[in-house]
Amino acid sequence: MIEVREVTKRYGTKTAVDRLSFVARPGQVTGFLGPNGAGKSTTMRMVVGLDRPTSGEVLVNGRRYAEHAAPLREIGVLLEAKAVHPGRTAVSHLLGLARTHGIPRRRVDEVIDLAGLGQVAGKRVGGFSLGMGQRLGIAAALLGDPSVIMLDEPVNGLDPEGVLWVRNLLAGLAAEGRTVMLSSHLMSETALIAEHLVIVGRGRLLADTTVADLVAQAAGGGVRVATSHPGLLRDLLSRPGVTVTSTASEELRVNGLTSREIGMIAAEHRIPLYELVPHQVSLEEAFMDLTRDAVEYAATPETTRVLQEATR
Ligand SMILES: Nc1ncnc2c1ncn2[C@@H]1O[C@H](COP(=O)(O)OP(=O)(O)OP(=O)(O)O)[C@@H](O)[C@H]1O
Repeated sequence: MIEVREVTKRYGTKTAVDRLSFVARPGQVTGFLGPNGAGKSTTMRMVVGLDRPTSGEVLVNGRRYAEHAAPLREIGVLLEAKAVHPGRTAVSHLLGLARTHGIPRRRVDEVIDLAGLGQVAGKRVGGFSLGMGQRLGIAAALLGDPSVIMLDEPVNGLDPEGVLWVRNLLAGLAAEGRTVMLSSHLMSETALIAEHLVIVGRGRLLADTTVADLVAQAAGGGVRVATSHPGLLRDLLSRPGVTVTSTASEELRVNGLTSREIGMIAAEHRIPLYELVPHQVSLEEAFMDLTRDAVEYAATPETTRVLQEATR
């Protein structure tokens, strides 16, 4: 379990993390999401003691990282692309790590298998693709057979097959009862992997939710109805808790009723409908809505226009 309790981190006058609290629990995959500069890497560094909170505390399995006798057995991490000597082979890199942490050779073979690196274990890391490099980083994170796994942007730059591989691996680790947390700035990719979502912007917690809840919320965008009798239908649908707005001459947007309910009312009064479409907001849009005010370097409408002109 990872517990972040009222954590603030300041660098001079810059507040990178601002009274942030959340818990990543065992048995599930937590997606730690936010736009660039939201404070994700800073938070993850504090989890493993690479940075100290200005205030608040971060606990791994109930203790601060430094208080664990064998931290590698508690938490395995993949932080930004680690410097691995390009001349070393994957197996020699992992053996080196294992040796310095008293981990047996047998475990190196196991993680090579787990990470699907069998074919390239004897190859030099310098020639690895991005995906292979990520697999090696994940293999290293798993070496100590930790109960908590924390990965910074593990799917960054991976192809769909690579994303699927990470997803299956992490789902399997969570199913074994481990705590799994990964960071990303991409909602759609994260929604495929994580069930619990912690969304941050400018160092602050914006949402602590689940993919299922966010999807339900995103689907609550009303129903678009096209009919020959918009005025009549509008009167029939109007009631407390329901809003009906006219969006075009024969079109209404209805909030507070399902497509089924609208269809039944229209049928009872023999009103023809041409369209009856639940308005879906994509997860990506829901994420953008949440984080809109928290994006550090958001393009202004003017810069967007200039960029569009330039790429035309
Ligand atoms: N050592 C540091 N000194 C000063 N400012 C820092 C330092 N580390 C991070 N910051 C600032 O803190 C904020 C949060 O940065 P952080 O790297 O944690 O964000 P992030 O969510 O991981 O972003 P990204 O997705 O771009 O990696 C940023 O504004 C960053 O510039």
